[in-house]
Amino acid sequence: MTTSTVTATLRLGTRGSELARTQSQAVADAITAATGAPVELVPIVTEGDRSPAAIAQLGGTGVFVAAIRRALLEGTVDLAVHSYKDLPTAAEPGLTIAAVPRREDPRDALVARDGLTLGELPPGSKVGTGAPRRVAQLRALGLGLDVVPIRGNVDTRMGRVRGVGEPGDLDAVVLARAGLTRLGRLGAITETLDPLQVLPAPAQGALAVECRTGDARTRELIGRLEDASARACVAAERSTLAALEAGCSAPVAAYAEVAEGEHGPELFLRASVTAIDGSDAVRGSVSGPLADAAALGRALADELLDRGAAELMAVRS
Ligand SMILES: NCc1[nH]cc(CCC(=O)O)c1CC(=O)O
Repeated sequence: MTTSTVTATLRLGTRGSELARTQSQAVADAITAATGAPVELVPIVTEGDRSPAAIAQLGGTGVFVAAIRRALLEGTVDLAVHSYKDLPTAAEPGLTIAAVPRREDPRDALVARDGLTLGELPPGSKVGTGAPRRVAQLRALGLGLDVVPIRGNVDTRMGRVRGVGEPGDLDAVVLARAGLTRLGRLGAITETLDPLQVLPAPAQGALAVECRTGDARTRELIGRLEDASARACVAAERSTLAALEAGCSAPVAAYAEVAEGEHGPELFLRASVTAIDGSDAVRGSVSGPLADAAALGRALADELLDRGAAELMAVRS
């Protein structure tokens, strides 16, 4: 007799980084708790893990996503958990995002020396961040901060803050609060940044749980983790990004929230495009029904394009 379909173990392919393993394990535990199905983590070593040069050459997190998707399509694993903001906006043929679980706080966070907030950092302070979106928005605040490009995992980046770790060559770094939450490092945060000042990246703080489109059993098991609000918010934010024809390396921010409107729950979507040198920005917002998430994102992108977003994205630092 074959293994019963109820108890067959699901194989979850994960990268080896601490953040990837932690969020994969959390989703594995949630699936088991909700369905009784056992889930085992299968480490996938990618070119990016072997050679940091490959990441730079092949483009950011794209290498990791590609390797994990190949394992899914080849059937080596049954599901994968991605940081949603790292996924390209184009769908992957043969694969489906079967669940968007409840989202972590999507805001950015400051980890600064001596407990300082952004406004308390003196002019000339060195603030590290890799994302062009953060670089542009930090420069646009006009605080005279010296924004320094940095790479590496969460611990490496935090370690560069004076008084927090070695080499301690920076006054502060800006990271996603969600990553710090998942790693149990919330205590290091000195300020959670107000979206009025630094608007988060599209889909930041959300996870995408992916499987083969034809794998009905896995889809159904994963589907138990679905959060309709998170799905709608991410759809609105990512459709803004797609309609701006911008990638994850563009200085584009988008953040949707669900708020109680006159006729029930409504999406409130904000987005911004900021010149990388911080010299100018366009910001806007729209609201409407959750069912119109993708259309709301496109409408906001069109408005920002009318107001000069393409020209701002073309500015070089
Ligand atoms: N590309 C980096 C990345 N991708 C996902 C997270 C964690 C937060 C999240 O899930 O959005 C991070 C780290 C960061 O931005 O500080």
